[in-house]
Amino acid sequence: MKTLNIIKIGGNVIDDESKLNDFIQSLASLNEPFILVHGGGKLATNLAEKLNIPQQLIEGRRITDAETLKITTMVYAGYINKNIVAKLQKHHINSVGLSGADGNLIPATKRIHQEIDYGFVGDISIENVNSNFLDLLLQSGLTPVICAITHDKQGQLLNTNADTIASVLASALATSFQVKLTYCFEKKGVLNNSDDENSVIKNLDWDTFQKLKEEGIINKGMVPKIKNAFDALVNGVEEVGITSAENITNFIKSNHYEGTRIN
Ligand SMILES: Nc1ncnc2c1ncn2[C@@H]1O[C@H](COP(=O)(O)OP(=O)(O)O)[C@@H](O)[C@H]1O
Ligand SMILES: CC(=O)N[C@@H](CCC(=O)OP(=O)(O)O)C(=O)O
Repeated sequence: MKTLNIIKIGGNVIDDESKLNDFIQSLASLNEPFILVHGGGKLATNLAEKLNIPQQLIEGRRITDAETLKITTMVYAGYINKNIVAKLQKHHINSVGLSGADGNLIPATKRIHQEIDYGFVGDISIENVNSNFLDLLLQSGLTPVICAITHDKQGQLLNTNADTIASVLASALATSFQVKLTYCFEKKGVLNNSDDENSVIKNLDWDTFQKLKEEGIINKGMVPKIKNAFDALVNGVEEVGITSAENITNFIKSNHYEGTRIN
């Protein structure tokens, strides 16, 4: 089976023009096929707050009312997606920007929760991903760039956590590729001590994750990110890791990596 990288880039890096440029340049030097999934939560929050639309996130998941859905769609499927595609084109990577509605790539169902009304948030499943469409794009030499917007096939757009999209796409493609899933963000990896940038945990297993979560050492958006990472591993993804955007090439290509491998 051929190797395929699924790479996720988070909102804190996307929001930093110089870090984003460096990251895209690293992808260009990878010389391996990849799919890029991106977030952009930070920019969406900043814009919504400028427009006096207060934002609420519960365990890294945004409560998405109708106004917030408009903003997240404009920010993720519009500005960020097209900006990333343009930057990749600069480096001769012929990429195509997609939401989950395009090509019916990621059908979703609106989240129903007993206590919390998440609004227009979509839950997704491995079986519903249109992996044939992704396969077709990859075979044509195109690099898919996928944002965090999905749809319910009834005309309704939905907002879905980008870490979950990366995990579910990686799992859906694991039957036809040897998939390597890498989450990139602004820190060097999962840290054992939030004050020490160099306290990166090299290998993280499920029991250690539970312990560090209970101790509060792993918190906020890192909790759903790691859960998504373990889900991918259980669903047949070959390698799953979390590293800094700066270090992506080294993490994918070398055994002397800096970052966290999930195992
Ligand atoms: N133990 C930890 N190690 C590293 N980051 C952590 C840890 N616990 C919590 N975090 C937080 O998790 C954040 C990453 O999650 P999130 O904001 O959802 O990332 P992204 O938007 O890049 O997907 C980091 O910015 C950091 O503040
Ligand atoms: C439902 C939900 O939480 N959607 C996320 C999608 C964007 C995202 O995941 O962005 P980062 O990767 O930058 O955090 C949100 O709106 O924040």
